[in-house]
Amino acid sequence: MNQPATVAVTGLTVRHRRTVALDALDLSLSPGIHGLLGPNGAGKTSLIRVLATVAAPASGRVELLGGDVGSHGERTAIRRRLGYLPQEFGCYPAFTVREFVAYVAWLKEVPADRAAAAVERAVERVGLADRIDARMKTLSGGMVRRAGIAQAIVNEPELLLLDEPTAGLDPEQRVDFRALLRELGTEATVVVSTHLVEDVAAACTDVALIESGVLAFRGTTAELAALGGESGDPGDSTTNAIERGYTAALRAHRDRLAARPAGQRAKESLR
Ligand SMILES: Nc1ncnc2c1ncn2[C@@H]1O[C@H](COP(=O)(O)OP(=O)(O)OP(=O)(O)O)[C@@H](O)[C@H]1O
Repeated sequence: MNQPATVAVTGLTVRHRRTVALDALDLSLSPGIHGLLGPNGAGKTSLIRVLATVAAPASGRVELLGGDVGSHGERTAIRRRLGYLPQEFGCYPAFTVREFVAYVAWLKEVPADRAAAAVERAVERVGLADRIDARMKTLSGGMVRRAGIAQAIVNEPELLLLDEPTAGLDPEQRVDFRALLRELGTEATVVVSTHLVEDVAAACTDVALIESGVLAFRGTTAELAALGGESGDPGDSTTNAIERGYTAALRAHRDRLAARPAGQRAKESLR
């Protein structure tokens, strides 16, 4: 608490042609693990892509690690200090895992004398050490995802952005990955977009819930769970409680929108 914000987003609007993916979003994050939740099409990937500096916003200000993403020089310096796992990523299929992760280490300007050890450590942390010299094209989908996580952490980023990191992982790998997340989140600011409430329950310190490009809820996982009320079942799990809270927060947000004057809604639909 009271740590300086490593992500400060104000009035962030992102458009894809006529679709408003993010609508004047304000969000501030400090070190810890932040779960980004929301229904399909809510704007999670659009937000992560702007934070990763791969997409430019239509308007708004984005400050990351104390630098302004709108400034070319600061953006280059910020990129060395962030890690990003996109929802889908391309790689040379003939590269080995080692070569793929080393290539990203080079892009991130990890010093040459430290790069080889950094690659081995990142690959080991995602449980792929025994496949480090296997070609990417021979890996299963879950293993490719883990190689993707390895490339995202190879430079020991201060800001780590993970878009659906657990998609395609088997249950054992998800458990291991959440333990890795908790470890990474002790020092870095980690943003995890996920559909799995179990990921949030097991690893996240707080939650940002996005719906139709605006923030519907922001708070701790316990605060989100409390919105769902008691189930009356003594064996109720934290995951169930958070799922109920998620649903309650979305409904409350939609009710608030519906209660606004018709004129205001009409103006917003034209934006
Ligand atoms: N390249 C694009 N062209 C047109 N519209 C897009 C594009 N990318 C996203 N959108 C639209 O922008 C909105 C936000 O999409 P985004 O991918 O950010 O949502 P999301 O929360 O990540 O969804 P999901 O959970 O399904 O991955 C949606 O209405 C989507 O249809």
